[in-house]
Amino acid sequence: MSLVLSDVSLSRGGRFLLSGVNISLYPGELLIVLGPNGAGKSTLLKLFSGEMSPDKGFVLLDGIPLSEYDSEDLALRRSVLSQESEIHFPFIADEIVRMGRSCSKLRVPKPLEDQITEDAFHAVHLGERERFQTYNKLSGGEKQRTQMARVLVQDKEPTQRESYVLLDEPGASLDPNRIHSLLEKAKQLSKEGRGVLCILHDLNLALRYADRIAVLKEGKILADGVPENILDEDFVLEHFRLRTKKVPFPEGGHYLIPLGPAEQHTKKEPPYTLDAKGVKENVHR
Ligand SMILES: Nc1ncnc2c1ncn2[C@@H]1O[C@H](COP(=O)(O)OP(=O)(O)OP(=O)(O)O)[C@@H](O)[C@H]1O
Repeated sequence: MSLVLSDVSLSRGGRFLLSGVNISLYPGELLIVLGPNGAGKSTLLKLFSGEMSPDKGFVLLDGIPLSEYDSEDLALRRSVLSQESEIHFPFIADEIVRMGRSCSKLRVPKPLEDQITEDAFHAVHLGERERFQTYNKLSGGEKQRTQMARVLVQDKEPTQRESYVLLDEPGASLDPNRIHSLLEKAKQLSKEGRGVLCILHDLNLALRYADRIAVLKEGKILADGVPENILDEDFVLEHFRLRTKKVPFPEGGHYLIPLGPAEQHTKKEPPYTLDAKGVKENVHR
């Protein structure tokens, strides 16, 4: 049982956005996807969710191509928090959250529906004021937590088989307290048996919460495995162009203190001069 991208490639405008990607998301794990801007992380998530289809390769849910599921069945199996969450109509936050249950197979009696909605607002620490506010009048962080509540209500189906939660930068507008709270929720969802994929930029949050990380660069999977084994000073310098200092975390593992962009530090005079013909002459001989 898993959600799988098998040898997937996707191009747009003659350019590969993803190339030869093999990656699986398993029930019970929190997989954090990292990578520089434009690496292909959102594209990867859109393939996992079925919003985009690969040009080559397969996206499989329990071994069956995602394209063979109808939208209602798919809604029972995976919920998605996208990067773009602008709404062009004056819905209130409560209505946005209930949209997570618009699939007819999720219909339950009204009192239960109300309880599920209330629990979801409670889980993301939004009160009555935000719940009954026009969505577009909420702050960026409140909107993001409303979207997370929508994901939570969609995932509440008693007879559900393994389900998957796909989160694209859910902490982009959140303060430090809220982002930890959200990742604790994501971790809890995984411990309850869901496969959770979360795109982040913060390497330390990945070190703190991920069961597994995947690092994407230029449309390819660069690394896939245990965070502590992958994210060290050299890897981060080479692939994120960031200087860091590794420090042990009291509860085990390590953190990386960011020191600054690589360019500022490593841009030295080259250890050679050019002779009249443009040939390198090593100055350190
Ligand atoms: N529909 C599209 N048509 C053409 N190019 C696209 C399309 N969607 C994405 N891209 C390009 O594909 C690349 C990967 O985009 P993607 O949004 O997946 O990156 P990302 O890793 O999520 O980036 P970020 O960290 O900045 O959010 C980018 O260069 C982007 O401009």
